Amino acid sequence: MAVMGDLALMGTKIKLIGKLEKRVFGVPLSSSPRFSVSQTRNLDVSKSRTAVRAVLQVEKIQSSGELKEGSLGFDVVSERELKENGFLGLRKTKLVCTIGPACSSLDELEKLAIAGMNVARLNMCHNSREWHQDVIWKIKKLNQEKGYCVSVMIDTEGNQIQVDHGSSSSVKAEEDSIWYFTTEKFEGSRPFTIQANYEGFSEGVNSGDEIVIDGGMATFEVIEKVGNGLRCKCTDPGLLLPRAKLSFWRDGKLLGRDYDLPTLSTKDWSDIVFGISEDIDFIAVSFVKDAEAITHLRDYLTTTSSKAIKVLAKIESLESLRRLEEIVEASDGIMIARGDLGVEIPLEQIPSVQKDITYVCRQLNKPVIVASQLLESMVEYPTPTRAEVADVSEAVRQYADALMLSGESAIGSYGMKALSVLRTTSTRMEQSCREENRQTLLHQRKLGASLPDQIAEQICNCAVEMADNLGVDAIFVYTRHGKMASLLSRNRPNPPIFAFTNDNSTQMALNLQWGVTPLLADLSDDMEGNVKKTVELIKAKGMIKKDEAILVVSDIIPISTAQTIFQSIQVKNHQSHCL
Ligand SMILES: Nc1ncnc2c1ncn2[C@@H]1O[C@H](COP(=O)(O)OP(=O)(O)O)[C@@H](O)[C@H]1O
Ligand SMILES: C=C(OP(=O)(O)O)C(=O)O
Ligand SMILES: [K+]
Ligand SMILES: [Mg+2]
Repeated sequence: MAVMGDLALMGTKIKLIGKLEKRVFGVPLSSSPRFSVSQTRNLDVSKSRTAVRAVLQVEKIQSSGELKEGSLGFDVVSERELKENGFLGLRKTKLVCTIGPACSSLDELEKLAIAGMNVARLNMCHNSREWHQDVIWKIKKLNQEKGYCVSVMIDTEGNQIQVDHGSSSSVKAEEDSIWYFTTEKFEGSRPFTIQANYEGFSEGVNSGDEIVIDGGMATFEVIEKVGNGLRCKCTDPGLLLPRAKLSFWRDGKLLGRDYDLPTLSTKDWSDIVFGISEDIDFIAVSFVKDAEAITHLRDYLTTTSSKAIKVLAKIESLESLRRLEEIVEASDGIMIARGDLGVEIPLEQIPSVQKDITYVCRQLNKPVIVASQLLESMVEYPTPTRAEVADVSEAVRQYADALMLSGESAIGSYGMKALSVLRTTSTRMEQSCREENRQTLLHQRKLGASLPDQIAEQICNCAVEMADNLGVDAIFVYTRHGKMASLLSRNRPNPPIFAFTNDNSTQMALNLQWGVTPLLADLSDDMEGNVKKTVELIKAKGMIKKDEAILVVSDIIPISTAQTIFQSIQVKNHQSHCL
């Protein structure tokens, strides 16, 4: 039976249009064309009159402007996936690939884009400025000329303490062999000598302390201090790679060390200026110690870049863990950089730390990337280990927004295969989470400080609950800065979220958000017109089948009448007059 119903929620009009035989919150829809709030559960409708009045003005907004003819803003990969697999078949977890010599040709980059790369990461630790520029240009070319939608992230080198034995290959450290760690600068290599890149690396270190290389590749005991250098004995033999990282331990406990180095080095600032000029989308900041560096960079970007470049904080040190909440709060997103984290904290703590970080990110509504060694064995081998697949699956089960490949794509022989493992593994685990209804276990904290923010948040929470309960096929959201899209994503809905925006930087930023397909559209203040046009276009493209229903959420604040907010939730299917 076709129904039409209005539900007043905090003064916001929720329209239900179409044939709905399912139940909303246990109430059969077909029996009640008009719903009352008392029939709902978990809906916060007890807000002040101000809120109700503010949103009741909704209906007075007049039409103006139109969507651009024929353009839905779909990228070629999402369009193909949608046609092949339908709405529910769209992958929710986003994929980041580190670009290196193994995948930097136009052809290789296109293959990665086709295989589902959402964000390309450039690690500024390696290679030249020209090399990075060339890769960025190729990605922009693919986006512009071939219709892909791949965002670009630069990852700063950071001020990192490293040791190097001066040879380009790995060197073996034998048990009981004596080595000298020095800050002296010299070319090439000297036997049993390791150069540290920072004068103060041995400050506060005593004889008897342990030096652990790269999270356990080899271990040394400090015999004595010689100037700034350390004479050491190898106690656990192993391999020393070029540019190795080290941690100090005393009596079985990690020595937390706060080197007096700024988070962003002079080189990092010059890489950031380069990134801005190349119109990149994300800056991932290495070795973040506190919120200050992030806030400083964000302020700098506000004044120097016309584009809203997003700043991601990499959590990869003890200090960043101690100040996790303030760092997450200050940044636009987080990368759990397990590579260096595994050097800085005991390896066995990484799984629980990863769980804690993803939880905090969910609470504070910031996208989170799980990075490093997800499929490390695939740098050399064409199949992953079972343990690696389990690790990837766990990150997906934790609802991480994105997974990242490092050496697997940058230098590995099987980068494409590794990406395909991430894709199939995440799709499978997402399906299993939907079957388990795991998103109901997500705990969330209220974010909105102001009333309009709280309204947006409540609308998104309710919209997702409705979408899941009704079993709609997709959620459409119309958003300028991506806020509503991210609030919807935060609830990890079963259907995919199509985020229509007229801001290119919003589109590229949303590429990192779980379950969101960002679409560039020419939005007007006439929301009814926007919705009608989009639905008609998507239908004309054959993307909506007869029995599919869509939930529509909008939050476009008209520029001309800034006080009037248009916010609504609607459900549409083919029987409604709009389709
Ligand atoms: N732009 C690049 N040019 C050359 N090699 C790269 C590049 N980016 C990454 N790599 C290689 O891929 C490996 C894995 O990448 P990543 O995890 O980002 O760096 P790292 O190992 O330095 O932390 C690096 O060790 C390096 O050998
Ligand atoms: C992603 C990481 O950072 P980088 O590769 O720059 O060391 C990491 O340490 O895990
Ligand atoms: K880096
Ligand atoms: Mg790192």
